[in-house]
Amino acid sequence: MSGVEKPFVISCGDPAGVGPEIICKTWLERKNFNSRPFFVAGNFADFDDVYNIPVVKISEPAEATFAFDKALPVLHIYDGDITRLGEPTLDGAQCALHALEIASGLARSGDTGAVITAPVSKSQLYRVGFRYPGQTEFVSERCGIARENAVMMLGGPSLRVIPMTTHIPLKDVPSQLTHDLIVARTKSAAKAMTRNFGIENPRIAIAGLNPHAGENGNLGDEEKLVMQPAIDALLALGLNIRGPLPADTMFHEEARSQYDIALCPYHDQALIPLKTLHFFDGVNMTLGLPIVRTSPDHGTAFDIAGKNIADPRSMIAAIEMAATAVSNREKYDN
Ligand SMILES: NC(=O)C1=CN([C@@H]2O[C@H](COP(=O)(O)OP(=O)(O)OC[C@H]3O[C@@H](n4cnc5c(N)ncnc54)[C@H](O)[C@@H]3O)[C@@H](O)[C@H]2O)C=CC1
Ligand SMILES: NCC(=O)COP(=O)(O)O
Repeated sequence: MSGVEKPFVISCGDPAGVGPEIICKTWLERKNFNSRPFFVAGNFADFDDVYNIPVVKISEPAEATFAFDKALPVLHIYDGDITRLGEPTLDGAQCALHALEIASGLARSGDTGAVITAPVSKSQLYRVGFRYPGQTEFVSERCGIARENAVMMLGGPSLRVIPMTTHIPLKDVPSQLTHDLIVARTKSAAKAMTRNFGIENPRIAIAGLNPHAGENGNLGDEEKLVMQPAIDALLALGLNIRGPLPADTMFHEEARSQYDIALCPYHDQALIPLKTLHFFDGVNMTLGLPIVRTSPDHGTAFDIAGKNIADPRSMIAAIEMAATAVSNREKYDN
């Protein structure tokens, strides 16, 4: 079986959240977006007779390719308690973690073409011993990539962003936004734009940290002392890069048309514009991995789980982005 034909694996995420529902809705939409075959790693009971679609138990990934047309294939990896939708439990968090572990391993071993991770609750995972800021760092480590080299990117049809620091308190951002971090994240971004999206010589924008990008050192000096020297070093390497730009004026439509990806000093600076524009079709992708890993941009949405109103478009977009990356890597990685 060639890499292009391998099914994708979706880790079930927190079973009490909307993950299983959007996976089932995505399966229903499979013909409308010409989906690659996929299967879920999770507890079969969380899918069987729950969402009104046919499901089938499989024992290995290759079976998914043939089963996919008629039913949602489920690789049963966890015997857990009965799930009550909208009521997260520690058992559900264990299931989510187990699914993430198995799904990452299957992608790493080459049994699947990509891994798509359904939403987990970080606070629930922390309660069962998860010691990573998020799935990004977990998957990276399982791939043998140091967590500092795992790069979180979120993308939608009109914007791609990278938060250069991710799940840390805001007060820690200035000290963690170092010359080396900016250079490493930007180089990863440039390489990833080509190998995942086929964009050669990508246009990169970097947001300043302070209001008005520091107003020439009057509203903060990180731009002058740290960011500009890092950008100069990147320009010397030949990267097509602009910044530090005032963050408040770089996300309107005309400004977005000037770059292929924006790097921002901290999480919300990147994710607020992305989720404002693309909450329902945004995708989270981990850059710098030997495997392709994507995820919907939204979370577990416990508040609406079980109401049959969860929107599956972000999951569909995650599968589409993974397929795009897999096919571009065939060209650019070889
Ligand atoms: N990829 C992942 O695994 C992510 C996980 N999370 C986790 O999710 C948990 C909840 O986070 P929140 O900040 O509440 O964000 P959230 O994205 O779960 O929910 C925010 C709001 O959007 C709505 N919403 C989310 N997805 C929706 C969908 N598909 N269709 C319709 N409405 C939807 C929810 O009902 C809620 O009102 C947290 O524990 C967080 O750690 C958050 C972001 C990403
Ligand atoms: N805010 C993005 C997010 O929480 C996703 O993180 P990860 O679990 O994919 O690392």
